[in-house]
Amino acid sequence: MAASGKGNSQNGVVTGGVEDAYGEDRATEDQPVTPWAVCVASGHSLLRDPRHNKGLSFTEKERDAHYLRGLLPPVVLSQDLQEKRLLQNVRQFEVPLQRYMALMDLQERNERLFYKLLIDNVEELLPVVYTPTVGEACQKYGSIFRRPQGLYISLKEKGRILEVLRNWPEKSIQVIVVTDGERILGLGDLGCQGMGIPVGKLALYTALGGVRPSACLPITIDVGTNNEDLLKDEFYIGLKQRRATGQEYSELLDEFMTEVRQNYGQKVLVQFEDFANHNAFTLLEKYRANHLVFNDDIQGTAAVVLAGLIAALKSVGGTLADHAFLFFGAGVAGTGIAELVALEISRQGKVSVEEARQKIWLVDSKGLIVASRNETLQPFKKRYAHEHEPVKDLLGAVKAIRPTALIGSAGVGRSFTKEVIEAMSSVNERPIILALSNPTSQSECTAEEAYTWSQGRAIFGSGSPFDPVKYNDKLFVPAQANNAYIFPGFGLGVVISGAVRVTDDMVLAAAEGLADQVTPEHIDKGLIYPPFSIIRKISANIAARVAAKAYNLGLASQLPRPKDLVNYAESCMYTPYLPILQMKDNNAELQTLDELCTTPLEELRMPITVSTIVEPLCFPVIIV
Ligand SMILES: O=C([O-])CC(=O)C(=O)O
Ligand SMILES: [Mg+2]
Repeated sequence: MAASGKGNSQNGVVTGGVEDAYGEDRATEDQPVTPWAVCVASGHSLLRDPRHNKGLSFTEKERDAHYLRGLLPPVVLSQDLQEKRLLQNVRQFEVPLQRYMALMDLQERNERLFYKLLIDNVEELLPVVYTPTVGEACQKYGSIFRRPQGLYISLKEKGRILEVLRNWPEKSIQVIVVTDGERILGLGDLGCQGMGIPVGKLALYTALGGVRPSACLPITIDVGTNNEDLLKDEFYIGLKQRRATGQEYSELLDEFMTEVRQNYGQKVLVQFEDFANHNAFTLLEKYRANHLVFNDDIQGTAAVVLAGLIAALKSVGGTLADHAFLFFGAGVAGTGIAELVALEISRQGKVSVEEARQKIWLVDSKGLIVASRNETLQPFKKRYAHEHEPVKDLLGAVKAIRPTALIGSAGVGRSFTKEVIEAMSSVNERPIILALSNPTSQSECTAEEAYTWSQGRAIFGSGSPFDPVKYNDKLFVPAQANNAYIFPGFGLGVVISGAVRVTDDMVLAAAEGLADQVTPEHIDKGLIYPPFSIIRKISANIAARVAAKAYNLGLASQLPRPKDLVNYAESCMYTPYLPILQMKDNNAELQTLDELCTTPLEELRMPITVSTIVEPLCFPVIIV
């Protein structure tokens, strides 16, 4: 697809020349423009192509080269000015869902500008494209539907999944996020309308983790829904039937996994998202040995919480093994975290995982999980069924176990009552309270409740964001214990190392990589995570840790191993900024993007300072 030489056009397709359609022409006499370019659609279709459309920031030269003259008003705006205008527009909407729709429209119109806006304003816009607003968007997806996003694979496509995958325009996919919509956040079964989640997660893969957008593929598998409201909803976008289960379900999933590998090879990361408990564990266990799979709700959530606990203990004191942990909710998130904490305790203290599990207690809808309930427990709960008399509710469990940390992931809003938080505060100087359920409506308690009821002593984190809280004249900044800290960097680490499997050690490495970035200053302020404003730096560090582990385990296929993995990860990250190419030395031999990509670094006599042009490539180029 790359073309060399000066720009020319054939049949409405322009092949580059002195400037490429991805970038702005900033050439000066001493800064020559690039000698390579990429074929793109021209004219009207270029303006309708969100990946390459630059709207009013197409330069005069580009307007000539790409048949845009007259199709745009005369003004040429900088990308910064476009961003300023868009931000003003988004802020004018007071209803979060309208902000969400405005941002989705932008993504559909001018992808680079969407990512620039998101990256530059991550703390403000994360709650719009992600939890909590994305939850409401999924609930109303049918009525707000404008243009399809992602790929839909329904029971109707059984036996034809390869054909569906081939219909997707991008061929070099690196990350797939897939859901079957059965447990969307803490909102339950939203069927096909769960599509908002893979779309949102992948937007974060790009904005927070730097995986290029064209390498990301959101997928929803529609096997029906048991949500009566949706089945009756005239605007519902999915199959109007009850969920397929058993063999029919597993055959469809098997076909999906097989065809993904057939179409994209074995190095595409498949992230399972928001599957119901019963399928989430089974699918992860079934595919992890032979496919590159990651379950965000089990492994991503576990890593972010473990990192938060490690950081919190820096102010509480002691090691993980010195404390007891109580989980409210024994589903995928709760038991996923419990297992990772147990693994870390066993690694730190050189004890068995079984012994480490003794520090961990779970409460489900029937009360504390104890040995006498063994007969009726699902296998993943049995490991935590310790000897103890029965305790029927959460408050009783807090009083009996006296845990240092209380971790909620049951999707039951307001279940951390005043009594529960007071009980935590009476046994701890600094109780650790993590209200992980999403979106905000399902949060176990609010930040204000946690701080007020603990008299300002709680170390609090929540899955969905809360504003800072003033209590007794002191400002408390709640942590957002959300897997968004982990999965973008984790995925980037997998991609840059060419890892072929995901192991628990890689997940542990991600958790440690995040915990290591919590500084003493953060701890002093009561923060257990660094701020999202530096998330790309955080992701690069996590990616480096994950990649290093993959190399050490012999699971990385991208050879040779780069010397400085953090630098390398950073250099591979997609950036939406329009490029300012600074060629220090004109390298006449390099004519095309393909040649640039295949030229060994040491031979690259043309250092460039931005990675923007890397976007269309299927593998990273180090930017010097
Ligand atoms: O999406 C989020 O905010 C976190 C998550 O994975 C979930 O709640 O299922
Ligand atoms: Mg999830």
